[in-house]
Amino acid sequence: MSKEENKDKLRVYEYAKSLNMSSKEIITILKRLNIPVNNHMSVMENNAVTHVEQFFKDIKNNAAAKRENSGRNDTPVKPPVKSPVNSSAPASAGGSQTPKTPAGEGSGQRGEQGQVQGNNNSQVINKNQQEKQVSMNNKPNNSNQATSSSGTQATQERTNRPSNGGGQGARPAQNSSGQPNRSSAPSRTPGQGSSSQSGPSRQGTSGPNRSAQPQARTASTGGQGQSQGQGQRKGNYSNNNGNSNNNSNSSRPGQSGQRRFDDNRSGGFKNNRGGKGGRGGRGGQQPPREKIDNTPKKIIVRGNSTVGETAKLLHKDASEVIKKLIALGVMATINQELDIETILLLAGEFGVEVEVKIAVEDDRFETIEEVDEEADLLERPPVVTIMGHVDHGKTTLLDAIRSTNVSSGEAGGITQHIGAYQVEINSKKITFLDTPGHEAFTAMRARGAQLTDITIIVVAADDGVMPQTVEAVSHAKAAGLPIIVAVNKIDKPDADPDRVKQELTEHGLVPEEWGGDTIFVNVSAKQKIGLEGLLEMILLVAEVNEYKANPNKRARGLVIEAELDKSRGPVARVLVQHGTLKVGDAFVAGNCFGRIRAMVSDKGRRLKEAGPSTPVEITGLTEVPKAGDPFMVFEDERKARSIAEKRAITQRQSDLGVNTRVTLDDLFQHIKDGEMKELNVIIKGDVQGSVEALKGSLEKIEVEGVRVKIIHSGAGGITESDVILAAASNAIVIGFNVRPDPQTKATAEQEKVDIRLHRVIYSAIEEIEQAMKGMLDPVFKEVIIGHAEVRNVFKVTKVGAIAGCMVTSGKITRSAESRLVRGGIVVYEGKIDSIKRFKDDVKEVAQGYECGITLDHFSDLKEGDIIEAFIMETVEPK
Ligand SMILES: Nc1nc2c(ncn2[C@@H]2O[C@H](COP(=O)(O)OP(=O)(O)OP(=O)(O)O)[C@@H](O)[C@H]2O)c(=O)[nH]1
Repeated sequence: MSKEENKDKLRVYEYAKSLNMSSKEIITILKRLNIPVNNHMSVMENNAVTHVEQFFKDIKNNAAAKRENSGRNDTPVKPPVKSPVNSSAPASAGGSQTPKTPAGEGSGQRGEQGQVQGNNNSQVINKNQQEKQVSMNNKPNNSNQATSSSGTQATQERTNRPSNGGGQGARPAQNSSGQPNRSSAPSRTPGQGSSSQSGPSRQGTSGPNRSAQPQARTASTGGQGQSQGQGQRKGNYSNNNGNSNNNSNSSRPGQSGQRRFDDNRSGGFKNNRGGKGGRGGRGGQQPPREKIDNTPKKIIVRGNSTVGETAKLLHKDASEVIKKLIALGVMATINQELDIETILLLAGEFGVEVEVKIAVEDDRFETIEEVDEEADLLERPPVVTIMGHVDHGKTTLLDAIRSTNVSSGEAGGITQHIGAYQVEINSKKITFLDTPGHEAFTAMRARGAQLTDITIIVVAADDGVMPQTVEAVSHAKAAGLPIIVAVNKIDKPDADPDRVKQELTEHGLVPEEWGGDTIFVNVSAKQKIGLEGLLEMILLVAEVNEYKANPNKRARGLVIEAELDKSRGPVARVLVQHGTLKVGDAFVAGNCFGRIRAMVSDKGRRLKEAGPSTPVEITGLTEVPKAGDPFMVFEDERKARSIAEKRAITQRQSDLGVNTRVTLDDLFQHIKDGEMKELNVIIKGDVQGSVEALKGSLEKIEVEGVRVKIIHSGAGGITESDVILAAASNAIVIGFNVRPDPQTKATAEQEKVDIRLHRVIYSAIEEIEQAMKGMLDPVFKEVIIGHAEVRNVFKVTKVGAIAGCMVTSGKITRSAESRLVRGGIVVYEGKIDSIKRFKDDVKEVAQGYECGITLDHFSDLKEGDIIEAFIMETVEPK
């Protein structure tokens, strides 16, 4: 036994459960007995069980002694019954018991050894049996005990009862007396006689449920329930009371009396009861025992749940549920998870109706793909973002469209800035996002927020394609969105729309009239020329792409922007993408939750509901979400709150977690895992020529079916926009003779974007190739130790140029490598020749100090240049 037990590692909670007691009670007892115990998961060593059983036994003995004094002795009667009962029962533990009193034991936990004490009866019994019994009994008893366990009194009472049970109705009183009630009740029940059995037991069941029942049985058996409770735990009890036990129990073969209590009761019950019918008297008491059947009519199931949780839902005791499960052919422990199907079956057994509400992956609701029936999908307005080079007229165009195309019904409203607005043309709506610019657009995309359906690239006809125009095109393409080019400022005398077309052709946007598929529209935002044509083209693209959504479901969408309003609290401007958002809806936005208190449209009108593609400003949030956060409506605020909390935790964890973006260091792993089909790369170089050369070479690389895809390239320093695009497109950035500025560098670090800087085309190509082959084994990593700004340049014959510098960050050391950066471009890389403070050569100069620096064989220094000092550190291979 003990061995087995050890194997099983009987835990406190299991042991407690076997006794129908709480872990806390067992822990309290263990502590009282000075047996070390930590918590409910602590292992119950054999000797601990023995001690606990002894503890019960002592209590019982005391009670018995008292009883004896009082002269009662019902027990005797039962004896016969008991032993039999017990023995059998136990043995079977699970199985056997069932037969007897279903209620019982069920689960028979691990037996305790305790039994030993079981003594009297026990002896007869086999240890094993005992053990089992114990468990079984225990449960039953436990209930009683449980209550009592803690309190001696209680115990006593019970004890009494049992005895009473044996014969006297008097006991009832006792029952009433205490918590024990429940348990007591049961016991009595038993008492009442076999006849009653069924009745009682049930009651028992219902109430404290199982526990009750078990006891009941015991009681019956034993006659004196009380003891049993504990009895089981160890025969001790039983024994003590033993008497009784024996009696009743005896009936049950197996039970050897020890558990008398149990035995008695239970055994008695079932078996004997008949005999004891007399006790029926007690029956009178039954009423109290009868537990109110609080089985719910219906429960809501939101997914798999453990036996314990399901029992709670059903207002049943876990053992009762376990027993039902066994009957259904499912062997489960209290912590075992049940799938919905099993829960349905189980609930059916209890006559409980189940409503299954499948929990969306609640806390990651933005990943849920809802598939709507084609018939439920209705056309929705397209959502448009305007991008383009600075000063090409994005804002003017947005304003012009907004002021001229307000639907008649809405005219007159007070225009609100809510991050987006809708216009109507030909009875169709178009939603424009109010924040122009590809940085904002891609920043949202980097966060997984895809708000836009169509992009409009604005190009000033007098200025032509500029760097940010190219960026905008790359960003739109990277997002896979249709592009319409608005050639703006055509009112200007030097406007040259054809030049714009020509230049964009070089970037893959070929006008329809030239055989391509890009729509170009000439407009003048200022003069409001061509706006209608532009809107019609948007509708045309929308028609082709058939943007649809199901308005008849709960709303979900994205936060466009949010802020804390002094008078209204957190305010969020959201774009409803699916379903219909209604006032009063409980929702989660990012890690925040709330209930829609009020909704206002872009025309300043209060809305009661907002359908797909509608931008609205909402109040009723508890906190301020972030732009790009997803939002979704949930059935109630409680649920919304718990999801928001879960999301906050998940986010904290992922913030601490590992980089999910691709880097050259883990590229091979991604490729090996089959996660990548192409490696997105952004190339920035000092001159267009080298960018093109690098681009051409990289595009030729193909390793194991994975190719390099250049999603953006250009001449100039690495900008934040490049990093954001890389983050949104899971790309790496290659800088050829260029450097990121500090802000860009910080963003790259934050976004975990891998930037690789090279001065030789060949090394850039080789690095990518090696990384794709998994052969990249960087031995050194560059660590920048400081920056110094050149404030003056002194030319000294024979020495060359001395840069009068201010160390602006970190430190500059003479042993460090250096590079000279001018306007984001690296113009020199090499050794530092000397560092002087006043006239003295020094080894290093720290931030905030001035110094004179000469670079090894380089004297083309200019004011404003930045000297970057770095060292090469060995890198642990990943
Ligand atoms: N002549 C003429 N001027 C225009 C037109 N559209 C815009 N402008 C002018 O161009 C300048 C820049 O316009 P904005 O709308 O601010 O340009 P933007 O692209 O939003 O600029 P940023 O917000 O700085 O990126 C303003 O002075 C406008 O009045 C146009 O169609 N014709």
